Amino acid sequence: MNDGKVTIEKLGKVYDDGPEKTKAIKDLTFEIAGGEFVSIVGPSGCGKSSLLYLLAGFLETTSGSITVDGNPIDGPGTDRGVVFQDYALFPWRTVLKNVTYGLEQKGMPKEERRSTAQRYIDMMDLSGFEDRYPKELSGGMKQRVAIARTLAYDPKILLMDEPFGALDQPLRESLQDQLLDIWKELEKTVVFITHDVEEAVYLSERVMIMTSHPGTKKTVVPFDIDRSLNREEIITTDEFISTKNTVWMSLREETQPEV
Ligand SMILES: Nc1ncnc2c1ncn2[C@@H]1O[C@H](COP(=O)(O)OP(=O)(O)OP(=O)(O)O)[C@@H](O)[C@H]1O
Repeated sequence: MNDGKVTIEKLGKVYDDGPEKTKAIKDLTFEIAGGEFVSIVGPSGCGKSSLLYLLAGFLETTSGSITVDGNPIDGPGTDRGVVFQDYALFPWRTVLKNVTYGLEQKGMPKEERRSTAQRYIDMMDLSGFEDRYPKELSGGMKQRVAIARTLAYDPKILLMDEPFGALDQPLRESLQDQLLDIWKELEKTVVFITHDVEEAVYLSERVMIMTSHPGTKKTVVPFDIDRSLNREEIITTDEFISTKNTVWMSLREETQPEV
C-alpha cells in the first residue's frame, strides 16, 4: 500500500564539500507512519534541515537509507512536497501561476490545472488573490500560497522546515490551525521542523528530539491530544502541559553547556 510511510535506517550525513568534513547526522533510525504528523526539534546545528533535505532528495545520504513506502529515495519527487520558511515563491508568477507550477511540470492539461489550483487556493483562503504577485502579499499570505502550491501536486508527504518561523504569533496560530485542518482532510504524512516546543506539541502526534551536533534521535515523545477540542481547551489540558514540559526538559539537556 502506498501511504507515505517513511523509514529511516542508520542514517548518516557527512558534508565534505568544504575545507573540512562536517558530520551532520549520525546513526539515525526512525519510522514515520503514513498519515502521521511528526515534529522534529533539536538544538541549532543538530542537523534538522539536513534531515529534511535528505528526505526531500535534495541531498544524498552518506550512509544508511531512507525509503518511502519501501522505495529508496532517489532525488526529489512529486510524492514529497517541501515548504520552506522563506516561502520560495516565483516572484514573476502570479498566485495562480505559482500554484499551477508543479502541475505544469506534471504535464496536466490547462483546464484541469486551473481547477486543481483553484481548489487549493480556496482551501488556503486565497480566493480573490489569484492575479496578485508575491510582492503584493503579506508574509502569511505568501506562506499560504507556498502551501497551496505544494498541496496542488498532491504529494503523500509534506516536509516543512520552520514554515511559520518568520510570522508573528497570531498569524502563526492561524496557519497552524489551517495546517491541522488540511492534515485532517487530506491525510498526508507531515514532517515538521520547528524551534518552538509549543508549536511542535500543538500540531503533532509525536515529537522527535535530536541530540546536539552531530544529530541523532535522542528520544521520541508520543502523546494523544483530543483534536475535537479548540486551541484554548487543548493548551490547558494536563496532557498538553506535561508533554510540553517533557519535550522542553529533553531539549534543554541538549542545549545547556556541560558543567
Ligand atoms: N552545505 C553544507 N556544507 C557543510 N556543512 C553544512 C552544510 N549544511 C549544513 N552544514 C553543517 O551541518 C550541521 C547541521 O546543519 P543543519 O542546518 O542541518 O542544522 P539545523 O539543526 O537545521 O540548524 P538550525 O536549527 O540552526 O537551522 C551544521 O554543523 C552545519 O554547519
